[in-house]
Amino acid sequence: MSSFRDIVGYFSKYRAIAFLSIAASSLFEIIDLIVPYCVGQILNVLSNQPLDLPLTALIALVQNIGNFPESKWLSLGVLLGIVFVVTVVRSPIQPWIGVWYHWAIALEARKDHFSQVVAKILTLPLGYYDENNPGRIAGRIARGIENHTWTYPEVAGQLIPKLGRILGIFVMILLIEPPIAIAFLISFVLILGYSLKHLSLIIKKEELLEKHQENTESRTSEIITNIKTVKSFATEAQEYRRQQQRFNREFKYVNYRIHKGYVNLITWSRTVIQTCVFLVLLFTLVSTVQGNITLGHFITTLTISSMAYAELEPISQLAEIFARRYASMKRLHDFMQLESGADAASLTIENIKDNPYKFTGKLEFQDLSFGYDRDRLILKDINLLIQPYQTVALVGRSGSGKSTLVKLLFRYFEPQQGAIKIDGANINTLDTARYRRRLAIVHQDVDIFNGTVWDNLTYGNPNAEREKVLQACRIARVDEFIHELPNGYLTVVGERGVRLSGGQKQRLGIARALVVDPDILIFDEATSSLDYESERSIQLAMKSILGTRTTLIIAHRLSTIREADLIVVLDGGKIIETGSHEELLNQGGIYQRLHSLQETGEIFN
Ligand SMILES: Nc1ncnc2c1ncn2[C@@H]1O[C@H](COP(=O)(O)OP(=O)(O)OP(=O)(O)O)[C@@H](O)[C@H]1O
Repeated sequence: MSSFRDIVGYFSKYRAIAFLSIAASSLFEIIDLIVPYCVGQILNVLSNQPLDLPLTALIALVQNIGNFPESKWLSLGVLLGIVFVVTVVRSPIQPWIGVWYHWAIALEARKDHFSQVVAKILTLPLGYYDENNPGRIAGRIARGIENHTWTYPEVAGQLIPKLGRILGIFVMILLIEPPIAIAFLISFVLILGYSLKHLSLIIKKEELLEKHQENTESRTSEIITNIKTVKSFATEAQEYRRQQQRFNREFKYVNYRIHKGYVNLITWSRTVIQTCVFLVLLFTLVSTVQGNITLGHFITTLTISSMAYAELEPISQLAEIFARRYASMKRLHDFMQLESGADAASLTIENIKDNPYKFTGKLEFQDLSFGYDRDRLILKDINLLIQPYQTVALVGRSGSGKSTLVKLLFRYFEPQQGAIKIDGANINTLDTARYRRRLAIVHQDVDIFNGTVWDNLTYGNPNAEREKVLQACRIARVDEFIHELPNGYLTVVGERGVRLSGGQKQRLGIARALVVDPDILIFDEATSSLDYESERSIQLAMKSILGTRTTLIIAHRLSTIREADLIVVLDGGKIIETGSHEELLNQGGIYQRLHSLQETGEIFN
C-alpha cells in the first residue's frame, strides 16, 4: 500500500529545482507584503508621523548619495520606488521563476509517469490481467496521472508559498504588535489543525469512492468489449439501468457524504476566519486609540492580517482539492508498486537476429504440477518428453489443462512443482524475452493491432525480409485473400482487426507466427474459425510445416491431429494416454471413445 510519502517522494528526482522554485515563489509572496507596509509608511509621511528606523536610514542614505534636500517628497519618492520594484519590476520575472518551473516539473513527471506505467503494464504477470479488466486499469491510471499533474503546480506554486506568506505576515505583526501576533498564530494553528483532521476523514471516504468508480468503469469497459453480445441479446436497457444505478449510488455518496463534508468545513472555517478578522480590527483599533501603535502601523497590521486570513480560504480550498485527488494518486502509486511478474521481459530493444538462443526444440516436462490457486491443482505430475522436430498433439476435454500447459511453456506462470526444460535447460534460468522469441503461438482468437496487414505480419520480426514474409503468407494462404483487400498488404485493418473475417485473422496469425521462424510452434485450435475449405488448405499447409520444427497442436477436432507423431491425452490435469493415432485407437481408452464420438459428428468437448 502506498502512502503520502510515496506521492511526495515521486518528485524527489527534481528536488533541487523544486526547492529553488518553491522558495522563489514563497519569497515573492512575502515580498508582496512590502506593499501594504509601504502604504502604511506613506500614511505616516502624509500625517507627519515618524517613519520606522530602517526606512529613515534608507532615506538618509539616498539623500546623501544624491545630495537631495530633506523633504516629504524624498520620503514619498523612496517609498514609491520600493513599491515600483516589488510590483512592476518583479512582474515579468516571477512567472519564469515560479510558474515555468512548477509546470515544467509537473509535465516532466507526467511523461515519466506514463512511461513507468507502460513499463509496469508490460511487465505485470498475466494473472493480474485475469483479475482486472482494461477499463479498470486504464481509469485508475488516467485519473491518477492527471491528478498528479494538476496537483503539483497547485501545491508548489500556491499552497506552500501561501503558507510562506502567512509565516511572513506573522513575523511582521510580531515586530509591530506581539500580542496580536500570538493571537493570530493560535487562531491559525487551530483553524489549520481542525481542517486537516476533517480532511483526513473525508479522504477515507474518497478512497472508498475511488474503488466504486473503478468498478463502474470496469463494467463500462466490458460493455464496450462485449458490445456485440449486448446488442445480440438486446440487453442495452439492462446495462443502461445497471450503470445508471451505479452512477446514482456514487452521486449520493459524493454529494451527501463527501461534498457535504467539504461544505461543512468551508462554512466552519469561513465563520471562524471572519470572526478572527473582526477581532484583529477591534484589538488594533484599541491599541491605536491607546497610542500604542501609529496610524500607519494600524493600517499595515489590519491590511496584512486581513490578507493572511484571506489566504486561509484558498489554502483550505487547495487542501480540499488535494484531498479530493489524494485517493486517486494513492491508487496510482499502489499500481506502480505492484510486483512485476517473475517472467517480466527486458524492455531493451534487441534485434531478433542477435538472439543468442537457438534450440533444437527438445522439450521435457518433468513432474510438473500447477494451479492458478495454490490449493487447486490444474496440472498434476506431468511428465512428457518431446523430441526435436516432433509434432505433438494435446487433446482432452474442455478444462483438462491443455492451454494451461502451453501458458507454462511460455513462462506466463511459474509451476508449483517440477520443471520445463528446453534442450536440457530449465526455462526459468533463461532470459524470458529471448526464450519467448524462439516460440510462436497461433491463438484461437488472433490478436490484431490497428495498422496495416504488413505491420501485423511482421509484428514479431519487424526486420523480416520481404520474401520470407511472402513465403509465410503463401503457406498460411494469406495470399489467397490479400488481393480482395483494397490496398493489399498495406490495407489498414482497424482496431482488433475489425475489417478482417475470423478466418482471415487466423490465417494472418499463422503467417505471423511463421515469419519469426520459431523453434517451437504452437497451434491453439488455430483452424477453429475457418470454413471447411480454408481449414483443409491450412491443414495441407501445416503438413509442410510439420517436421521442420517442434510443433504442438491443441485441437478439439481430431481430424487436425491425425498426422501428429505423438498424441497426448489430458484428463483432469493428468496425462492419461500417449501414443500415435493408431496406437491410441487400438488401446480402446478415452481417445478411442472421443474419436468415435467425433465420427458420429459430435464435437470433442
Ligand atoms: N486464469 C485462470 N485463472 C484461474 N483458473 C483458470 C485460469 N485459466 C484457466 N483456468 C482453469 O484451469 C482449468 C484448465 O483450463 P485450460 O484453459 O488449461 O483448459 P483447456 O483444456 O485448454 O480447455 P479448452 O479446451 O476449453 O480451452 C479450467 O478449470 C479453467 O477454469
